[in-house]
Parts: sequence; structure tokens; C-alpha cells
Amino acid sequence: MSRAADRLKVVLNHLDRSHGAVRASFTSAQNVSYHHPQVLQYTSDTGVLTPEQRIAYEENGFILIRKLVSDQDIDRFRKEFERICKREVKVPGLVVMRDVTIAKSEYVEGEKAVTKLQDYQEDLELFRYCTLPQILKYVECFTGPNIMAMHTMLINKPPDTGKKTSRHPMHQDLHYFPFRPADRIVCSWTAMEKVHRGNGCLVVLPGSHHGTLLEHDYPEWEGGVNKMYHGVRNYDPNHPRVHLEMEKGDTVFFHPLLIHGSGMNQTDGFRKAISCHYASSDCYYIDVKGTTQENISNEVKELAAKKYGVDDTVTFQDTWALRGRLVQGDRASM
Ligand SMILES: CCCCCCCCCCCCCCCCCCCC(=O)SCCNC(=O)CCNC(=O)[C@H](O)C(C)(C)COP(=O)(O)OP(=O)(O)OC[C@H]1O[C@@H](n2cnc3c(N)ncnc32)[C@H](O)[C@@H]1OP(=O)(O)O
Ligand SMILES: Nc1ncnc2c1ncn2[C@@H]1O[C@H](COP(=O)(O)OP(=O)(O)OP(=O)(O)O)[C@@H](O)[C@H]1O
Ligand SMILES: O=C(O)CCC(=O)C(=O)O
Ligand SMILES: [Fe+2]
Ligand SMILES: [Mg+2]
Repeated sequence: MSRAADRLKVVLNHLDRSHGAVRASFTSAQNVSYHHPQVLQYTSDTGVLTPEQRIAYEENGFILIRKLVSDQDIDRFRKEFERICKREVKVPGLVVMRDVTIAKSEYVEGEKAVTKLQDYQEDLELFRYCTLPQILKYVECFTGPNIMAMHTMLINKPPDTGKKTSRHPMHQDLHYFPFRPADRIVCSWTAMEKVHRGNGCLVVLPGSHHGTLLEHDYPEWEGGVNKMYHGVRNYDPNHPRVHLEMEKGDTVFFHPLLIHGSGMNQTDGFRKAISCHYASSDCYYIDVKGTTQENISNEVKELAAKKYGVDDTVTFQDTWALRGRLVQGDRASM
């Protein structure tokens, strides 16, 4: 750990001790919730994260928790995914994405054609992932007690066809979100099998969440790029990278400004992960007009118009408010 982190830890221990007493008298007297002073910007003290873990998230913008989801749960998600691919169930609102090269070349049936399921919030079995108590316990450290599941995904990264389209360019998820504050948003991403460099694990730039939201656009890749796979226009190529190799059930929580992506899948298996983006229901929507997010906002509105026939009175913010689901506490401003 760095010297800065050592210092921070000392300060934190001290504050936790002295404020523990304040909190005890405060809550017993007035039954109000206690707010930690802004020593640590990204997490709150709910007794779940250790001081070391809080400092690690502060510094790196992500934290990996091993074996958080059971094999039984993951097997159930996988079965449901197969049922969806075989069209045995029809899920309202679900967006099924095929890899761009597969979609544009041959017709492939079933799970082998599917790169990603998006917006599975109406599928009870998959949505169970977003409500797992052991996940929410961690999520609360970042969002606070009122929690919305804003965006749900099951990623089935296909074997690369040779065009490198299975890569996901380096990006910040906040680019897609018209709500703030960023620090009250977190992604949980769980490996559904062993994920390693060969099948395209997540690649992150630790500490990049300290920066601002950068301009995103389609990367200029010869072999084509999947729809909405925007990448950061300019990021420092010398920034240290970390490959997150994970076992089945391991879960990473990461900040929406953290720059991340995933490499090619060079195996012949489909690399699976399930994820949810959570936000505090006390977040607020912002207008992205005139900002770098205008490009994605237009694409999403176009898709909503095509898929649901809605007109342009449905805003980018509305598409999120319609998809978000409360999973803990009260629905406030979201
Ligand atoms: C009432 C309001 C409700 C609101 C609904 C709004 C829905 C919005 C959903 C999207 C939100 C996205 C934001 C979330 C991101 C959060 C942060 C995470 C970061 C990411 O994950 S970035 C990547 C996100 N990617 C996507 O979201 C892709 C979404 N998927 C799609 O848009 C569709 O699946 C797609 C690609 C349009 C295909 O759908 P569909 O029209 O059903 O498919 P067709 O087979 O009919 O093909 C039509 C046309 O598209 C071409 N195609 C197919 N697949 C791809 C692809 N992967 N990339 C590019 N092009 C593709 C296909 O060849 C056809 O082309 P033609 O030229 O023949 O017309
Ligand atoms: N030319 C590129 N432009 C933008 N992003 C890229 C480019 N090449 C790779 N990436 C992104 O960088 C990340 C890692 O890619 P890649 O699979 O090449 O891993 P790597 O770190 O080079 O490891 P390996 O050496 O195992 O390939 C992914 O998010 C990928 O989409
Ligand atoms: O699973 C992956 O490849 C990464 C997906 C991702 O970062 C995203 O969809 O936002
Ligand atoms: Fe992402
Ligand atoms: Mg490489």
C-alpha cells in the first residue's frame, strides 16, 4: 500500500473511533441516520467494507470480492439464459444483441448468436441476481440505502470470428447515464465461469475514476464495431492496466468513471458474465444536451423509437426511468 494510503488509514481509524461515539449518542437521541464526514468520497461506513477495502476502492475505483455468488445461483442464471435464447420464454423489454459480424454474415440459431442480453429486469429469474442480499450489502456501501437497479445485462462474449469484434473498447459507463452524482452509482459484474485473458476478461485502468467523463465515440476498427460500443476517444496508453482474472461467482464492483473494456475472446467457448448497474434512488437526472453524451442519447432515443414506436416526447432520461427498478429502500427522485 502507498504511503498516502497508510496516512489515510490512520486518519480513518481515528475518525471511525471518535465518530462511533458521536453516532451512538446521535442515533439513540434522535433516531436519525449518521453521515460520515467527507474523508472518503466514494464509500460509506456500513460495517461491510474494511478500512483497507474502502481505501482500495478510493484509490483504484474497483474492488473484487471472491466467490460472492453461489454456483447454484449461477447455474440457474445460465439455464434461464438458454431458455431465452431458445425462445422458450419471451421477456418484455429485453434487448438481444448479436455480434456484428455474426449478424451481418450468416444466420445462427440460439445461444451461439447472442452476444448480450440487455434489460432483463422483467425476467424474474435473471432479475434475482440484482436482488441477491450479499450483492446489495456491498452495493449499499456505494449508493447508500435507497437502491435502484438501473441497467441489467448478461454478456455472452462469443469466440472472435477473426475480425476482433468481440472486443469491448475502453469506456466509462457514465457515458450512458443521464443521472448523477457519479459517486452514488456502481456496477456489479459477476463472472459466470472462469474469466481470463484468453477469453477476454475485464481490463481496467486503476484510478481512472478520479478523472472526468471523457468524450466517447465509435473506435476506428477495421473489422467493425458493435452497436453502441463507444470507446474513450483519448486515454493515456501508458496508464497501468490490470487484467481482472476471475473465477465463477467472483464479483467486481466498479465506479462508473473507471475506464475499462475487455479483450478478444480467443477461445471457442462463450465467456459469460452477469451485471447490474445500481444507483441511489436519490440521484437526479441531468440534461445531456450540448454535452459529450449527446451522441449516445440520440442513439438510445432512435432505438426506443424503432423498438417501441415512441415519439420524441420520450426523453433519454425517460428511457432510464422506465427501465429502473427499486430493489431496496424508497424510490425518491429516480
Ligand atoms: C419505452 C422506452 C424504453 C426504452 C428502451 C430503450 C432501449 C435502449 C437500450 C440500449 C441502452 C444502452 C445503454 C446501456 C449501456 C450501459 C453501459 C454499458 C456499456 C455497454 O454495454 S455499451 C454496449 C451497449 N450495447 C447495446 O446497448 C446494444 C443494444 N442493442 C441493440 O441496439 C440491438 O440489439 C441491435 C444491435 C440494434 C440489433 O437489434 P435488432 O434491430 O433487433 O436486430 P436485427 O437483427 O433486426 O438487426 C437490425 C440491424 O442491426 C444490425 N446489427 C445487428 N447486430 C448488430 C450489432 N451488434 N452491431 C451493429 N449492428 C448490428 C443488423 O445487421 C441489421 O442491420 P441492417 O443493415 O441489415 O438493417
Ligand atoms: N486498437 C485499439 N483501440 C482501442 N482499444 C483497444 C484497441 N485494442 C485493444 N483495445 C481494448 O483494450 C482492451 C484490452 O485488449 P486486448 O484483448 O488486446 O488485451 P491486452 O491487454 O492487449 O492483452 P493481450 O495481450 O492478452 O491481448 C480491450 O478493452 C480492448 O477492446
Ligand atoms: O463484459 C464485458 O466484456 C464488459 C462489458 C462492459 O463493460 C459493459 O457492457 O459496460
Ligand atoms: Fe462497461
Ligand atoms: Mg492485445
